[in-house]
Amino acid sequence: MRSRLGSRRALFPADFHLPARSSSSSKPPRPAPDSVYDAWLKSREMPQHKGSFLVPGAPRSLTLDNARLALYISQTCIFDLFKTLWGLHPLRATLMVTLNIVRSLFPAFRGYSQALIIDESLIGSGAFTWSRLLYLLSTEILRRVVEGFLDSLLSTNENIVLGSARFYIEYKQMEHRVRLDGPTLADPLVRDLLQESDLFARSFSGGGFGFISPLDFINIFSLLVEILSHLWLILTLTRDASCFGVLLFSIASAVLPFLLSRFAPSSSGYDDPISAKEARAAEKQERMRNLAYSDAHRPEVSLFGLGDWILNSWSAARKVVLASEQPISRTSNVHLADLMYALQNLPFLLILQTTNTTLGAITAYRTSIQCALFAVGNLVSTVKMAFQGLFLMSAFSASIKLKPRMQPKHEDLARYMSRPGGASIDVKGLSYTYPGCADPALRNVTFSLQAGETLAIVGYNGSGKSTLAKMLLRIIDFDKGTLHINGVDVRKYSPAEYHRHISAVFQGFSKFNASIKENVGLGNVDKMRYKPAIETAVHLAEADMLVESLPNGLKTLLETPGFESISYPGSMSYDSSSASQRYGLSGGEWQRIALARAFMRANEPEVDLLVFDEPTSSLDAHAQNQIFETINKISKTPSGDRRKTVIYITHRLSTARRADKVAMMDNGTISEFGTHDELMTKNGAYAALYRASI
Ligand SMILES: Nc1ncnc2c1ncn2[C@@H]1O[C@H](COP(=O)(O)OP(=O)(O)OP(=O)(O)O)[C@@H](O)[C@H]1O
Repeated sequence: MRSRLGSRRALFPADFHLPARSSSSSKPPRPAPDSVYDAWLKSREMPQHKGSFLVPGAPRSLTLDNARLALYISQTCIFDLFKTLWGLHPLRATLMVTLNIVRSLFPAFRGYSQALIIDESLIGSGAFTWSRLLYLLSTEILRRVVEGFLDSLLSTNENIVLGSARFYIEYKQMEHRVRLDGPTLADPLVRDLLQESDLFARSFSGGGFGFISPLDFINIFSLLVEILSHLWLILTLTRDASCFGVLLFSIASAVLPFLLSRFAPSSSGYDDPISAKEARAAEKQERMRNLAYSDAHRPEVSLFGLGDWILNSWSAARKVVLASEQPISRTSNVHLADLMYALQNLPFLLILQTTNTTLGAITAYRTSIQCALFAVGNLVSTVKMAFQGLFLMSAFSASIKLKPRMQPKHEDLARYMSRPGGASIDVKGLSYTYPGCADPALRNVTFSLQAGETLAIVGYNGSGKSTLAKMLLRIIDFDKGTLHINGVDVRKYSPAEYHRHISAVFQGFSKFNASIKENVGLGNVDKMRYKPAIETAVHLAEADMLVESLPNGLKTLLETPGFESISYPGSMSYDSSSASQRYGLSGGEWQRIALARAFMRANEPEVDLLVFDEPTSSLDAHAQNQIFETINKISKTPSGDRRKTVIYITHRLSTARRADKVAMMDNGTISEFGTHDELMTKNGAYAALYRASI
């Protein structure tokens, strides 16, 4: 328990404190949180079941404890977030808030001005004429046209501000996600935190999840202003008009425009079909999101440093999608309901000729009562959503402070210095247990490799070969022991920098839902658009014939199992074209593509270590030999000097004897280590396995 808390603590900056969880059941009120993360975690605790947590996204109950946490969260992160979002469009944001508040005064002002016009100009003055009535109605309609125009301007401005806020939040979310490493993401609490943070980011898309964004907090203030202004108006009117029947009649008459407005056709532009460009952008955006969030792709995203490429591609596509989602602004905000609202005054005038109640009072009551009730309803639901939204906001604020677990502290950071001949490796007593497993996958692994040497790792299934490879590649961390690369503790290297000096093929390599060109080019993003580099890599992987046989050559789109493409309206016509038809590959063909991806980078001078986890398991004997020749060629200079260290895992022991050293793994540890001849002379497990395989 202690070490687990300790490791979680390492994820957060120094000002973060993880809560000490006690098993005591007779604990008085929860202590105040000491960080946003702490507040988020406490809000998820189930009071009746100590040690149990709400599922991500579950609403928090409205308790005093949670209210305190919500207050703490609003004090701690709302201001910072508002400041940042404000900074994106300071003038537009100021305009948005100011005009929102001014707009909230409109309804009350409208009612009051109507009352004045009707009372003083028509009744009070005693100078009723039809021409004057028409004049006032025209003025009223004109005022509404102007108001509608202003509304339309406001909504355009609001769309720009909210669009930028959305983009910023989603970008931040993606930016942190692509930089997190496997060990950090393996923590269940981190997973929950990220899930709630995702919900927060998505709440900016304008609904669907039922939570609100922080900018909607402006609504609360606006609604309060609106309610207060209506109350003021009703109180003012009640002083003179004491007839309760008029009040009731006002309420009843207010229902008509409300019903009309409910049944008015929607004027949003969201239903419009989107262009092929937008459909492509929408698909690309999801593809990039999938890459950023997918655990399956994490090792290669991390190893090949794809974070920036993903972010840039996603940004470009997201901007196109956001632009296409802007609702078409209404040319006029005058609805049938609005006109009816104005014309309803006619029957009222007739009624008033037989009573002593003023039409102004009736109209104003009707407007204010309806609006005030509506605003109160809105306020209650907005506050409820804001309460939940606050906890999601805390998840977002805490998640963007997460530190990748394998990133060394700034003061411990060491620069990777290449050595002639390749990387030297010194491993002592490495042990590792996968999270949630009882038995270690690696135990007390020890060996060393000189720069430029070749090592074949062999052994039974499940003996820990791939785990050791991932550890050498810094995809996972070890629990015990030491690993020195070029004489430096590997934990002192920034993983991103270390990965620039490595190329690899994983046993479960990624099959990207993209063209062959992209699938190969991702091995070296800088040269992705450089066709000769892609062609060379394809050639080294013996995949030329394969590419030539496909209809669109390097541009052929590959079909990958397991990728869930999200369909968009309008994307059907785009997908049905022959250029976007996808082709499946066989296991061996995919393996060649993965090898080509590794070769894209393997040839670069700064790459010192090549790791291949069963690189030829699906290839025929001829191709297998060719690939090993290629690996051998890449690892040496043209004059035959060693320049890269090579490690490969293989079940084909005929290939193991090519290596300088062989490591035989058994039950998570290296049981035999030496040259092929030495191990054959030893006549142990390796010799037995070798004899069995030929
Ligand atoms: N992600 C994981 N979570 C939990 N346990 C795992 C995980 N990956 C591997 N293991 C376990 O760790 C042990 C070593 O697995 P590893 O994949 O390293 O074996 P291997 O020698 O590469 O096997 P193979 O020859 O079948 O590829 C196995 O017992 C396996 O079940």
